[in-house]
Amino acid sequence: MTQSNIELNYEAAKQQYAQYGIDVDKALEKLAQIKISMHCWQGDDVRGFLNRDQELTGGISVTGSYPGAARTPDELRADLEKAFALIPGKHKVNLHAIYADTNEKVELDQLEPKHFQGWVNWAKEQGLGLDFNPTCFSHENSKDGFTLSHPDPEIRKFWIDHCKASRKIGAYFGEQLGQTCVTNVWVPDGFKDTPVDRMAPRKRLKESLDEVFEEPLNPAHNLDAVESKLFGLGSEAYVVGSHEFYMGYGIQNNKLICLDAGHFHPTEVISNKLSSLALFSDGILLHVSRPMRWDSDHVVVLDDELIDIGRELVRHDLLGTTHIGLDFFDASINRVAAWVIGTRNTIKALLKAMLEPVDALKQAELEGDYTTRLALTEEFKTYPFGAIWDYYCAKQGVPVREEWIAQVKQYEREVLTKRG
Ligand SMILES: C[C@H](O)[C@H](O)[C@@H](O)C(=O)CO
Ligand SMILES: [Mn+2]
Repeated sequence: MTQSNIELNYEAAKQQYAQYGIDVDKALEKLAQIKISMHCWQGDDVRGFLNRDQELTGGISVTGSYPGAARTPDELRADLEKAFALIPGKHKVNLHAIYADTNEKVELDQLEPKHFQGWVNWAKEQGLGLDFNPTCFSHENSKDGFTLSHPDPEIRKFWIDHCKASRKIGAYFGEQLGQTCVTNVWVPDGFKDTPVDRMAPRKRLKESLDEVFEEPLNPAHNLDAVESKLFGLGSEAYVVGSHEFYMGYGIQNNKLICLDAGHFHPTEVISNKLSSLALFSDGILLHVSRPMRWDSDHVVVLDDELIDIGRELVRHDLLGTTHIGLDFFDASINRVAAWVIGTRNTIKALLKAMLEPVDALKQAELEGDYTTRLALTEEFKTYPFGAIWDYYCAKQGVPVREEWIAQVKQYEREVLTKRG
């Protein structure tokens, strides 16, 4: 597409949206302010750099053997840079503790900000923010499926100390980068088969979290989040940190509640939870993912649920208080492409939502004119959203439409396939 075609299409499309009072230029300005937290673990199938001999545990799984997974912090950063060059806007990177950039042999409970200095320096150079996660899996101390709710106080203490250390690392990121870091605690704890005592592990998890969060940290530097789950591989019958558990814990203790799109019953959607949660909390963390029959963590596509997540965030003005993170891992396709597809789609969903005639739709609903509500919603599905998206990409200096694929293929030939 030539620049002049992109501009001509844009101007024509803009007129159509203007008929409904939609200011497209303003929408694009707003879109450019939104940061998506791109998860580092798509780049190497959740292996990390500490304990690389450990298998992936915690009831999550990555399938596929596409060549080119990053093996070092430098390789992962190069891959992230490639992906960011193909995604409009300035964003964040979400790190897990196992991605420490250090030659030291350091245990998880002994991690310090210095072990992530390489990431901080790079994020500064690139103008990116960082988010963080303690890694409570793929470790000897989690091999029987329990961490913060473990019956053994010694093992519990190890994980409590790891989570405390993680919050300090998060606060360091926030202070160094001048952008709040969200440190998200997810633990895999649960039983494969029906437990007798559902209460005791939850009580232990609650007490452990109280210890983890004991030290107040500057909220401008670090915000804590907690992530629930319905089931995992090996925890099919019972997960200690269920949705109800963390709804209670988060609201009572002023923690962000993380909604992962793959962590609920298969027909349950997180888009329908945002308006409720927003009424009772100061903020929300999202793990945008795509469950396929289970918590399969497929790359997010522009499907109905992603569009609905965008709509809920835009319609209820939740963009200022919602932290949008991604969480998928697919090793069956080019990993850089996976980031680009999922992140571009998430931004597209937000833009699409900003270009809807929300006032007219709300008015129709208020008047009980559900015919107009449905008709207008459907007609807007074929409004020229693509022309606005193309213009946005061009304006942000990233490839328009599928032009990015050739760049990823070239990177694959020149860099990824050369990795052993
Ligand atoms: C690697 C992540 O922390 C992990 O995916 C977690 O967020 C999750 O969703 C587990 O199912
Ligand atoms: Mn998640």
